[in-house]
Amino acid sequence: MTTPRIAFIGAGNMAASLIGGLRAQGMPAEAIRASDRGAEQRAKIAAEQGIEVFAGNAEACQGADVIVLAVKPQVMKDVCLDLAAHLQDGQLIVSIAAGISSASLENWLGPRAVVRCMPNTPSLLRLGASGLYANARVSAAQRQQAERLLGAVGLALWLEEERLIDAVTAVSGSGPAYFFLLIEAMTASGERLGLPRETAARLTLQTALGAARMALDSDVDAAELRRRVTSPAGTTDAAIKTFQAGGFEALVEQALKAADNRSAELAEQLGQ
Ligand SMILES: NC(=O)C1=CN([C@@H]2O[C@H](COP(=O)(O)OP(=O)(O)OC[C@H]3O[C@@H](n4cnc5c(N)ncnc54)[C@H](O)[C@@H]3O)[C@@H](O)[C@H]2O)C=CC1
Ligand SMILES: O=C(O)[C@@H]1CCC=N1
Repeated sequence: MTTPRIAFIGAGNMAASLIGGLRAQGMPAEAIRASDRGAEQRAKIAAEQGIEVFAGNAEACQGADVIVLAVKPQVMKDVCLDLAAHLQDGQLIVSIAAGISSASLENWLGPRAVVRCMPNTPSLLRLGASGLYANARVSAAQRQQAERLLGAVGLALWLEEERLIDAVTAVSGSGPAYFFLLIEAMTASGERLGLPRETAARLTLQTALGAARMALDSDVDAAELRRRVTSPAGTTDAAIKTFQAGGFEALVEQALKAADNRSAELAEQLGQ
């Protein structure tokens, strides 16, 4: 596959992690451009990544094969309406914005090949998890380009239906925050049980890392791994029974439903 030329519109956190991932995979700096309206952000990304960075979005897009829309959802409409007249035939639009449908993007940009993605912040460490949806105008080669882009920062999985982007947002887009909440709560409880805060925090974090690694590498599922930690009438059993008496699973389901609903609601509001 020849190296596609990629332009990032908005050079914030998510764009920086994607660019870092591509560069680490050996994509030459000359193949990547970016634009940002903030002078400080432009200087930062140019210094960190060695790429050319523009103040004008249209300028960055000239001659690009792939245009990654990486601005906040609230400014997406204006950015697209300004960009529409400057796009060239055959350019692939990749949007990483939460809650902006491919139909809205096509309303603002005209009929286009659009890949909509939902990445997450561990992409910064190349441990991201993304769901991708391609509209009917996207070619097989363009699918590969989008997969390479998101695959450079972690796991990238295709979805057959765009509505499932809301579910991906609920599971992995917002997901890091759920694990951080558990880490916060376990650390605070450990401290209340008498551990020094630093000790409670380090034990919690290493346990989270070890559990994720075990679940990833194991040939049995998480439920079986949990059973193997849980001795009959032992300490884990006491804790798990307490979680379940408090409705833990039902609460997780409610929380993910709330995120899924909110994602659909935002798409409704921001897509006008
Ligand atoms: N942070 C997260 O957990 C996730 C974020 N996303 C999506 O990624 C996108 C970017 O998010 P972040 O990188 O976290 O935001 P960010 O605020 O770090 O980056 C956005 C950048 O866009 C620039 N910008 C604003 N208006 C502009 C304009 N008119 N033209 C050019 N540049 C402009 C800003 O100066 C900023 O540097 C959002 O749409 C968000 O929904 C997706 C998944 C997860
Ligand atoms: O909280 C949000 O709306 C965004 C989408 C996924 C992660 N952050």
